[in-house]
Amino acid sequence: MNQDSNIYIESASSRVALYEDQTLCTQLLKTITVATPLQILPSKIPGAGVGLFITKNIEDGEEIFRSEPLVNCVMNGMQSLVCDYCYCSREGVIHPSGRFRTTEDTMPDMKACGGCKFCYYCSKACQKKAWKRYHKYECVMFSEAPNMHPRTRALYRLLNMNKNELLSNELWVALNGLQPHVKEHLSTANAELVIGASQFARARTDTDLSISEVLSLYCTLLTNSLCIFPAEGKTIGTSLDIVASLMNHSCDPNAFVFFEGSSLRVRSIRKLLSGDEITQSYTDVDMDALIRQQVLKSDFFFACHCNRCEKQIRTHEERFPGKIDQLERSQQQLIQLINEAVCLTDVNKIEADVRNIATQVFPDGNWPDDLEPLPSLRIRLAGILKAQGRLIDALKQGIRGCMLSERRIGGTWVRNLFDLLQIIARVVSLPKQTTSIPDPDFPNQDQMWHILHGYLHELVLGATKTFGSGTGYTKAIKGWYSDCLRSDNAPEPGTKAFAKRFKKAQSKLLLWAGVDENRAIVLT
Ligand SMILES: C[S@@+](CC[C@H](N)C(=O)[O-])C[C@H]1O[C@@H](n2cnc3c(N)ncnc32)[C@H](O)[C@@H]1O
Repeated sequence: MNQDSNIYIESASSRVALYEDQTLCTQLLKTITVATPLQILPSKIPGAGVGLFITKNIEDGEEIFRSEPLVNCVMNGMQSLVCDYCYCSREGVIHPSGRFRTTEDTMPDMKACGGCKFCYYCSKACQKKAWKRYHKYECVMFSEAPNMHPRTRALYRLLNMNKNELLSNELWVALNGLQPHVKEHLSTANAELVIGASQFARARTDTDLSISEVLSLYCTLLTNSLCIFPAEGKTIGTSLDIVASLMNHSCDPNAFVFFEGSSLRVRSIRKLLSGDEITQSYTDVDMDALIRQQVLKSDFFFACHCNRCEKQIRTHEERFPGKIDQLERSQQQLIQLINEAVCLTDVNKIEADVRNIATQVFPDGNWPDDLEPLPSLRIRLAGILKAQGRLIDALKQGIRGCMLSERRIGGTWVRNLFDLLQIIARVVSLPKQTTSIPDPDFPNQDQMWHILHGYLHELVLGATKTFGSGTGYTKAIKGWYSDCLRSDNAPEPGTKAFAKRFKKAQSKLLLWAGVDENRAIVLT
């Protein structure tokens, strides 16, 4: 750390915890749409600072609040696909009327801003609103440096909004009350980049703020930004929402955040009691504790001591004594394989790589089927195989990945089940002679229909609970389910006759895929 860094750290360390000013907290909570009154108080998690609390009991699957974030920015590489105002996407699979898009639907036609040629809009109306709210101040700056990271663009947007008095005093004070972790950011390998980007943004926006203030704001963005993750998946941008930033992390969270267009939604994924702290997950909740801990430490500067982490790490120590460090390194290598798998098409090569990595921990080369990141890798492989038209292989990988992942709750579970169902739906519609591949262990076509109906029934319930019945994604899934039921005369989920047939069909499928019966989906 150089001398400059120390000056920035000293001037940034005078932060007053938001809960100290309850008048400001009340003002801040008025900026969101709440289903249940909330409170900003000291967190119950040791060392976590400020937290967000609920003041009434709520059920699992209820909305907690929704908000229009202070700033949203589209991901790099997606500008021409996503409207920089309403966040509709040219690649979005949901039609505005709440059904899946078909090939006949016309997609929103994104047009670039004539000035910067960097931000795109789906309509003149969106372009006008964006221009008035923020784009007229930043257009030239973006045209001169088009490859800025979205969080750096967010910094420009906020500095310009502040300079042009578009942010209320309350919001500005609250924004500056968030945890920036300046010292920690300046202790990482990125310190020079963080300082450089702040100095450059200060000069370009010609703000009155000091360099320490700009740096602190940038660090606040780095620590508090959320991914813009629509219900149907795939991150399209980055966002800063002050109230959502106050939700601390748990690896077993009680709330789930997603986006519908540009607006942020928070829903409960468990029952919450009045006085409970609302928690979200900052990492991929499906990942193993060792990986989650790495991300939390490097990006958010804390060690998680939640029950799930403590239990998983204890189990690893018992199951793989003396091998924890190697296990962590091998998990990292597997994650790299998952990230690269998008552009790899040779599935046999990927499987050989998995065996090689596995031998570092497991001499027989067999990575346990239920140990992450193998289930996640299988889900990724299933997608690649599906795209190659190898549906039966895709189904085997998809079943093993989905059924052996640990959690059956929240957005990732719903999306994984959705992807699996897309494969099952294509297998079901294969001509009979193709599906009845000469494999007596594979369920027959009628049985595949039962599985499709049963899993779709669960998907409808999961999507309704996680995303709410009003979102386009849930409506589209419900529509798919009713179309599917209409096209088949078999008994429907909810009847005893169906439950019996479904159970038998699913057992056969799991046996064929090599998945233990105790991982079967039990119909609700
Ligand atoms: C997005 S902010 C959350 C609001 C924050 N508590 C505050 O006081 O402004 C993220 C930071 O909160 C703290 N934090 C969140 N969850 C935590 C946890 N489970 N344990 C310890 N610290 C946590 C960490 O300092 C983290 O970098």
